[in-house]
Amino acid sequence: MSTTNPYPAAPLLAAAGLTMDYSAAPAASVGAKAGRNAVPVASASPGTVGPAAVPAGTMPGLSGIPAAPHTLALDHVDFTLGDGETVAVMGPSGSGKSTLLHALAGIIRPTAGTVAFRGADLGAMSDAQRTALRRGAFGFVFQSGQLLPELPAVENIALPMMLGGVGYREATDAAILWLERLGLRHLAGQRPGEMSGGQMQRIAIARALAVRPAVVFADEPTGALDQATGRDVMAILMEAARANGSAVVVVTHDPNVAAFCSRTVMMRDGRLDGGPYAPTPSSPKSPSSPAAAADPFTAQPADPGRGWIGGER
Ligand SMILES: Nc1ncnc2c1ncn2[C@@H]1O[C@H](COP(=O)(O)OP(=O)(O)OP(=O)(O)O)[C@@H](O)[C@H]1O
Repeated sequence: MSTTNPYPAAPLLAAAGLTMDYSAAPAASVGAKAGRNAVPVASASPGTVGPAAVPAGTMPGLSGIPAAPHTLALDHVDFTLGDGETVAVMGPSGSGKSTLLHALAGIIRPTAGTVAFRGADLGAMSDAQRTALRRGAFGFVFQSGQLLPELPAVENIALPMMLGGVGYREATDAAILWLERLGLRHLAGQRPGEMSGGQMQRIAIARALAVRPAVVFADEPTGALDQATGRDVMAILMEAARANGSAVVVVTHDPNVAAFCSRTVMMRDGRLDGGPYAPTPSSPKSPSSPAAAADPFTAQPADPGRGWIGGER
């Protein structure tokens, strides 16, 4: 899908009054939550009105039995993301971080409020349009589990390109290039079950970035890794995103991960405390990578065999 901006004045991504009340949401809007690690290839149906929408505090036909707690995961959240901007979303467990990420990415449909990508309202899009947007303009990195176990790394990376209409040969050639850029060529034929957690996350990053998305959504991308591996994986993610010109939204509990981003917002009880919108594109902090200013795709690596940010450790 073309990501040319039809509204040059519009921010890359803008959410207004985002509200997610799980107790009132149609089932189709909620299903994706399972999905901290899910690959979002299917979409919630826009326009679906929940036939079973139950007002909080009631349970039809079962008087005396207490209803489920009112779960207002997002409470009128406003959020704006500029081109190439990198933002960390932090906050206590259950504060709504993943829900925010899923709503911004069009994985779930909020119960109120809007999300617009380059000025185009996700809520007004058809299922097919939202799916195309997620495949072409968005990339996803989760904590784990997003790679298909039966496919070797090269085909895992190629798959989103193929879903976007690229032929097998072209997609796998591009995937090999990504593996080389990331110093992971030797993993091309490995299946996820034969890789370490850090290797899998590097492949997941290549997979997310290979479609050259406008936004990369990452939910606890280092949550299953030790600190040193997590730092390396974050450096790869941010460098590759910067080289692509992709913006990044990363949900994390780890201040070391947030330090890679140019801005941090805090979620608390479904509310966002992010301060005023202050885009600082192309200026990601990258503590473990002082050479962030060099273009890794054109710069000659010191050791060509090790790839552009030092290869795998
Ligand atoms: N599908 C769902 N159905 C009902 N409630 C949900 C669903 N998904 C999330 N919630 C609730 O919404 C609130 C916010 O959840 P969310 O996963 O967004 O928080 P979080 O900040 O990402 O938490 P954590 O850091 O623990 O992953 C929680 O109270 C959670 O129980």
